[in-house]
Amino acid sequence: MLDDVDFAYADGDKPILAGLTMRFPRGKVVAVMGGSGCGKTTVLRLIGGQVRPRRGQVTVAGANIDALDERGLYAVRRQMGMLFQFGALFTDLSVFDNVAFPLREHTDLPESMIRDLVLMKLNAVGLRGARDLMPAQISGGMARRVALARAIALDPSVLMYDEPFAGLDPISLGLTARLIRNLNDALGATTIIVSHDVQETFQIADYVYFIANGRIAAEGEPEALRASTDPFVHQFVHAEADGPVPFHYSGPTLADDFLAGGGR
Ligand SMILES: Nc1ncnc2c1ncn2[C@@H]1O[C@H](COP(=O)(O)OP(=O)(O)OP(=O)(O)O)[C@@H](O)[C@H]1O
Repeated sequence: MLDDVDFAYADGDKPILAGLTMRFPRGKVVAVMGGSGCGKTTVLRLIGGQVRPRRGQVTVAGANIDALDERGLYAVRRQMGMLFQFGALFTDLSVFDNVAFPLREHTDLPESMIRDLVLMKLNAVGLRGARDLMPAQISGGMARRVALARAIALDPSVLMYDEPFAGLDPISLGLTARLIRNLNDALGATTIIVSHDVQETFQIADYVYFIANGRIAAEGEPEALRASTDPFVHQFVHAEADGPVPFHYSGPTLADDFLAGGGR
């Protein structure tokens, strides 16, 4: 969870996240949504301990991430499965070896057991039969599923997905969403999804946080947010081009730019 967290990338900068409090209960799928650059990925980096809060606390399974030494952080990270933006696979490794990678890296299990675990994970995403293919031989949707299998290889208790739906065709999109939900429930894990895909995310999330201007702009269960009359939530949920979040990056007015005939 995040407790009253402030964060900025550089000292002296205005915080990009300010007074953020978020809970990610066990067994739940929680979504972090908001416009481009609002700090969604940064929330994942705070939880993973890649960056540290300027103020406030980040705790994972009771451990204060900020107070951990390198070994402690390593142990907590081992409990986390992450799928980064576009979930890149190692292109020179087969599907099998991609999923085996974290097992070989983090455990001393014998190859026979690694084989069984990899095939179980690939089976869970429907790709047991694709084990010998190389990433270049599979579709984008399949690659995403392999990345999912790799993210769950170590049976993590926290699963984090950064834009898991980006760039997928509609069928792969629905399939990936359902898989994320099913894998969470099968593992009894906590899932955190960073996304701006309202339709897919709302279908599988138990709870949603909207971030804007470094703060929680709205939060709640998908149904409640869908019905919300809050202008910000309404704009986001109904994908309106303009509203409290402006379409135009702030700058000179149209009149100033075109009528005054000034320079750039
Ligand atoms: N390593 C970094 N150093 C400095 N600034 C950064 C760094 N990473 C991100 N930022 C800035 O911090 C802000 C939040 O970035 P973040 O990646 O968390 O946003 P996001 O909501 O995930 O965006 P998107 O949906 O576009 O990926 C952005 O303005 C970004 O430019």
